[in-house]
Amino acid sequence: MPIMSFTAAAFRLTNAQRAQLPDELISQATSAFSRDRRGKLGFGERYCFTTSGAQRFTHARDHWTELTAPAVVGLPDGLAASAPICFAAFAFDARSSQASVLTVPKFVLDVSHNSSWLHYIYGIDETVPAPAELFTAFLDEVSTQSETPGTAPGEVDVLSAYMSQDDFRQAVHDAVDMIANDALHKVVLARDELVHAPTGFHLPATMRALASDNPTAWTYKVGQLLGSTPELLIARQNNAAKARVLAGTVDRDVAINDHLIAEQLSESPKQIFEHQAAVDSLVEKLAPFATDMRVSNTPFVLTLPNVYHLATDVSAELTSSTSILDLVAEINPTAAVGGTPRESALEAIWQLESVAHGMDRGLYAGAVGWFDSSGQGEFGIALRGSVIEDEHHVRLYAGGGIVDGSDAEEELAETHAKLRPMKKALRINA
Ligand SMILES: C=C(O[C@@H]1C=C(C(=O)O)C=C[C@H]1O)C(=O)O
Repeated sequence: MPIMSFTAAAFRLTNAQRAQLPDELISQATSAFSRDRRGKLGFGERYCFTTSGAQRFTHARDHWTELTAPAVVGLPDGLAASAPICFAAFAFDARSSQASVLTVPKFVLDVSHNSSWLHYIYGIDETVPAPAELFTAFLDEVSTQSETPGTAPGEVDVLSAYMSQDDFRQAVHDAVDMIANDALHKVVLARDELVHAPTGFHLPATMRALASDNPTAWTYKVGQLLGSTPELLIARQNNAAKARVLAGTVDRDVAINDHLIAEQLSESPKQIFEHQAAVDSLVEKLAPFATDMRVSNTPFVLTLPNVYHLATDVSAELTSSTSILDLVAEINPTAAVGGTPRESALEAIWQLESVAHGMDRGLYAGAVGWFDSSGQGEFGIALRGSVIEDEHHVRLYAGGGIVDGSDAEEELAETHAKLRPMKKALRINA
């Protein structure tokens, strides 16, 4: 695609326009980052680019700066200049052979609790239509994405994995040995499953199910990556930053009463250690950008449909010059998905998953979300998700934190529990 410059304009939808929107619009969105029906949905694609390597965040930021132009004056009545928006999914590891994906939609529907704004992203040479015409063009764009009738996948086979369940058990043993030898304190190991549906998967229905089954999570779609993550890596709105750190997990099928939840999660020294490592890793990286930071003293228990997690919400006031991409570049990956010390954990993950079994995490456990040209944005950790490899093949990923004394069988069971929401949304009986 030729390099072009974008800008954006937006208007607030009237109640009559809102009433014309199809239900469950997320199923037709090209890109999404949304929770409980609020958030951003992108439609169509104005531009896309990829980047990779250790400089992937700075490359993205610099290219985005080249692409975006100052707002145009003299817009038609009813339109306000706005900041162009880009959806992005960044690879977990700088060494990944899989590219980070950035996509600029034509339209972004921004839904908050009391209003919906439609942003139109356009080339600076283009003449911008009036709001009513833009709304019609938007409905056309939505209908071109409209659902093709699809069937439930019916029989689905788990075909293969780079990292089999036995490989995962072995990797956990190896990691526990490394921890016992003091090479590191915590490392998060993951595995994959490639699932195959002979009749194909129904992606609009999958997005719809992800969003409605997981209202406390952020449902995301960028390129071929989709899922519903309960973990907010970092969000920036004006000068305020927010994050939700999760680490420490029990399966709801196992912890069936308050006593078991306390014993196996909120009062378990192992889970608390694992959780604290993740919180500390965020706080340490965020501190240089923050003038004020608030971290709750004790973690709370977050209840999801499949698991309970230990959770800590963090908020901070930021120095004004820090863009969301600068924050993501520093913070990703936290010890919730990497480990401590960070570099030793990343090396262990690379050796135990990628070198030993060819499982490059790619976008899994990386940062997924959106940012705009004013440095605002929201990024989740790409968990509880999958990558569409083609119409018939989807690869799912899940992992868990390994610390001193972790048990391979329990860790494997945890990955099964974490895979459940994505499998349910894909209508896989597992
Ligand atoms: C690694 C995953 O989840 C992460 C690991 C957790 C844990 O080890 O307890 C909990 C939440 C996430 O931070 C995953 O879902 O794949």
